[in-house]
Amino acid sequence: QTIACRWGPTWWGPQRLNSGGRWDSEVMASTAVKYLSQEEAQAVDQELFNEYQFSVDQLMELAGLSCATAIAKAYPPTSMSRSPPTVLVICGPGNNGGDGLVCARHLKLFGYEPTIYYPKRPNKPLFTALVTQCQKMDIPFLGEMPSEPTMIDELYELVVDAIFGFSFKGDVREPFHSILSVLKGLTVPIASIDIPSGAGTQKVGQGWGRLGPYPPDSCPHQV
Ligand SMILES: NC(=O)C1=CN([C@@H]2O[C@H](COP(=O)(O)OP(=O)(O)OC[C@H]3O[C@@H](n4cnc5c(N)ncnc54)[C@H](O)[C@@H]3O)[C@@H](O)[C@H]2O)[C@H](O)CC1
Repeated sequence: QTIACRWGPTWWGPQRLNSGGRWDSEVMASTAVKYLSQEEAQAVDQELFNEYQFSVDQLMELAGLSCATAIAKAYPPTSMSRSPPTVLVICGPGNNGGDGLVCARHLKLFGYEPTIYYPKRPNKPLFTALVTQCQKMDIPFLGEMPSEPTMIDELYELVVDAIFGFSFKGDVREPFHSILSVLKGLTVPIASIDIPSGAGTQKVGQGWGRLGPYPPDSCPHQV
């Protein structure tokens, strides 16, 4: 993903196999993480599009798959109380929301039961195709946001925040202001794609978790 990237020995570089012949996750987990500012993330984005000729579809698929993989590592289905574990994926109006749709599709393949809330859908082929793919996988879309945090806490074990990424700016406008107000009251964990939505992207790496509308401890995993 663009905001959180690995520094030093990377996942793609030489890795050690442990005695069981498996990748040593402790080695991978101990590598330092560097957070990018909004400008840095957008510059990487432009370089990938312009110089390396990646398409947005390619990058979005990788982003969504990476997020689902990170969630499966942090919250393995076997560690959750429901089987399959229920996950609410809330998608925003831009590409961060697209990452969320891809993530939901892969979460379903990984054994979770995702439900999507996608209130503002861009009328573009990429996004309508992603919605179709989720529908074909029998992933339900909610017609409205549960109005109380307790309703979400009772129905879902995890929430994926795919509302805003690095293009968020200014004060949060509706309907997302009300959505974020509900998320503030959750007790179930929230996994945010790129950054906790509503957090000032300029301040990533300088205590971003304290800037957003969430209490600092409620967003333990930035994926
Ligand atoms: N190269 C990569 O690493 C890739 C990153 N991807 C993901 O794309 C987002 C950035 O996408 P973008 O469409 O530029 O922006 P956002 O999703 O953050 O949101 C834009 C969207 O939000 C609206 N908006 C902005 N501010 C507000 C506000 N204050 N209130 C309400 N609405 C607001 C705006 O109007 C737009 O509609 C990046 O973070 C990654 O998650 C891609 O997958 C491609 C590869």
